[in-house]
Amino acid sequence: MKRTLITGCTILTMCEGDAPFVGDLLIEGERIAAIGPELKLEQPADEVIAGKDLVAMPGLINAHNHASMSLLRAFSDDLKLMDWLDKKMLPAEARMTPEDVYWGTMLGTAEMIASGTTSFADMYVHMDQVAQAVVDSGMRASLTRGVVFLQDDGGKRMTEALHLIDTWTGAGEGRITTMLGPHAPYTCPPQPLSEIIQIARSRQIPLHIHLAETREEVVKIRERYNQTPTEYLHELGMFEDNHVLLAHAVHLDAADVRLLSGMRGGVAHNPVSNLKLGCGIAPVKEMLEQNITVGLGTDGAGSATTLDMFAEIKAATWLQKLQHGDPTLLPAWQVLRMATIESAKLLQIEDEVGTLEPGKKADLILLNLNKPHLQPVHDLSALIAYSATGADVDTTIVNGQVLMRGRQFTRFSWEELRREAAERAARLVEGL
Ligand SMILES: N[C@@H](CCSC[C@H]1O[C@@H](n2cnc3c(=O)[nH]cnc32)[C@H](O)[C@@H]1O)C(=O)O
Ligand SMILES: [Zn+2]
Repeated sequence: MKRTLITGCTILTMCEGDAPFVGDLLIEGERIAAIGPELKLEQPADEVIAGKDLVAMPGLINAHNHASMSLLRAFSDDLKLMDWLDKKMLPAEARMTPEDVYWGTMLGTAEMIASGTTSFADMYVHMDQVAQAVVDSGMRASLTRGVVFLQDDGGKRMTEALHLIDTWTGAGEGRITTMLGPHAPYTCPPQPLSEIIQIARSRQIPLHIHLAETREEVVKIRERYNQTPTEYLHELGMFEDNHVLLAHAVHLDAADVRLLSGMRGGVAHNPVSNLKLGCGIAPVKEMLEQNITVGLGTDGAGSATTLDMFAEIKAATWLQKLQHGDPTLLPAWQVLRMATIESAKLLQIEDEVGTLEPGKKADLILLNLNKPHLQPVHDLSALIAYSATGADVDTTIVNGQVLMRGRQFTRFSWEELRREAAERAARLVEGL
């Protein structure tokens, strides 16, 4: 079993009540074996990483993504969500081959690894290729085939959704988990949606769905069912005992928030995407007051443009401070928890990752503080939340494997990936 020792780094465990301290961290195989001020090893480690100037913290967890949409980054911006989706994304996606999705996902994982994300939740199509890219990239992910019911009964999509779950759960040394993904209230009518909820319940499969992202969605669901999007899902029984990952949850009124109180799972807040699409500000303060778990995600690069979770961290805290005129809201420590252990709860991997603790899987990042914007160090959490960016990540480790070291990828050739992504992306958007 390979043993890696990181010496003399500042360790931010993100465990409740832990202050940062200078110490060593030992990885044995997939797991963190020990953390302490000065570890005494009986056998020398196979690899030693000198931790001077580095901060070890849990890898960030992106709780809502469409990684392959990285091929559509900065292709369609400054549009309303429904126009963006119907006129730009869906036509481009209709051209995507399975191989395009593989390379798009690889591009997304490369960006995530380079900006300190170690796990992500993804909803997309051609999921065999997404899963293969996750295996190849070395990341951890919770995958779901997005199921929409457009002019058909969605049967083929459901078959693919269940195929993903049956084929890939536990693959990649256990790095892959799966969910069922009815896409959104406005793309899933009551009959098939309640069937999906039943399947999820009887097979104990978690659900991943977009909820109340835009005002237009609220109007649409009101016209169709005379309900809010949250009421619509609630009445179909989605929150009775399924674990549910809700993406966005922007347009929730006080009654909607109360309906979600006590739910299993929680909300992936995507503030950068919501800001950029002018969707609104999710009621994060209110959801937290109702003890709803709130994690952070980016959404796809097709809308958010960036998968850098450090941008989400800033946007999440700034928005709540602004919305309520209260700078004490979502302090640095709390928003860093949202990007790590709270997101882990949404992916149901909180027992394995999300904090640095002996026995947990070694999913961690090393931030380089030897930079003007990261000196001096007073409050480390505040420094990271308010000044660090993804480019400050020096090293990314997932499941004990080093995926990036000194900002160099270890698992794939960036030149090849860049070439594939550029050629495929150009073909997808031609004439659109
Ligand atoms: N379009 C697929 C099924 C859905 S997969 C996930 C879908 O979510 C879409 N998507 C990405 N970001 C968002 C968002 O912010 N809101 C709603 N949908 C989104 C994305 O374009 C993709 O089509 C099919 O025909 O089978
Ligand atoms: Zn989305």
